[in-house]
Amino acid sequence: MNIIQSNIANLPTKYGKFRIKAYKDGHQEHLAIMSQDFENLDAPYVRIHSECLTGDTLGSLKCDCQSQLDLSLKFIAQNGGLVIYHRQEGRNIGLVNKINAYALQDKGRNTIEANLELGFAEDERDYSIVGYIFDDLKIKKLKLITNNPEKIKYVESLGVEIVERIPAIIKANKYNEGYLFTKKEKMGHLL
Ligand SMILES: Nc1nc2c(ncn2[C@@H]2O[C@H](COP(=O)(O)OP(=O)(O)OP(=O)(O)O)[C@@H](O)[C@H]2O)c(=O)[nH]1
Ligand SMILES: [Zn+2]
Repeated sequence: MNIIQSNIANLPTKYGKFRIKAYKDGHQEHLAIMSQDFENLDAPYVRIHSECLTGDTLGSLKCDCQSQLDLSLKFIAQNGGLVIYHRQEGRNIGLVNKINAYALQDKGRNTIEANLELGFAEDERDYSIVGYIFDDLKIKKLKLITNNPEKIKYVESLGVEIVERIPAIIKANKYNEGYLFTKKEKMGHLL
């Protein structure tokens, strides 16, 4: 992997003070957002957050992403740890394809059906940059904030110990009910 790394800089936010580092992996640029005490933690809380511009930035109600990001940043500012902002928009199909998937969902397809109809797998994410960041930040043990069994499997495959799993469950609304139902029933998410 040919990864370009930034230096570490301070990032004061409305949640608290973090330090931030960027990693460039081909055309994707990812972030590691660390609490102040990160280096002293034996098993930091870690959230691997998958980019969702429509949710994270625009406040879309079609998914639970913005609420999960908000919860994670708040929690990690208080309890210590790391948020990896994993820039693989739309489960790594990119924005144009994700919006096309939304257009198909407007016609009644679920999240998986829409991806398949566009010629993609249900989930195209590749987590190898996460392993690279864990190595770089010397993470051997962690407490993982997720409901996604694929993220758990990936972290375990690295030989990194998951001391605890913390659910990131957000109350459903009328726009994301179907999305959450598909995650639970068809993708095995721990919801
Ligand atoms: N292709 C596609 N991607 C979507 C859609 N809705 C949200 N996403 C993307 O899904 C990703 C979030 O993944 P999820 O499967 O919701 O949840 P997760 O982050 O893997 O799991 P948790 O760690 O439990 O939050 C983000 O990259 C979103 O951009 C959709 O309808 N189609
Ligand atoms: Zn989202």
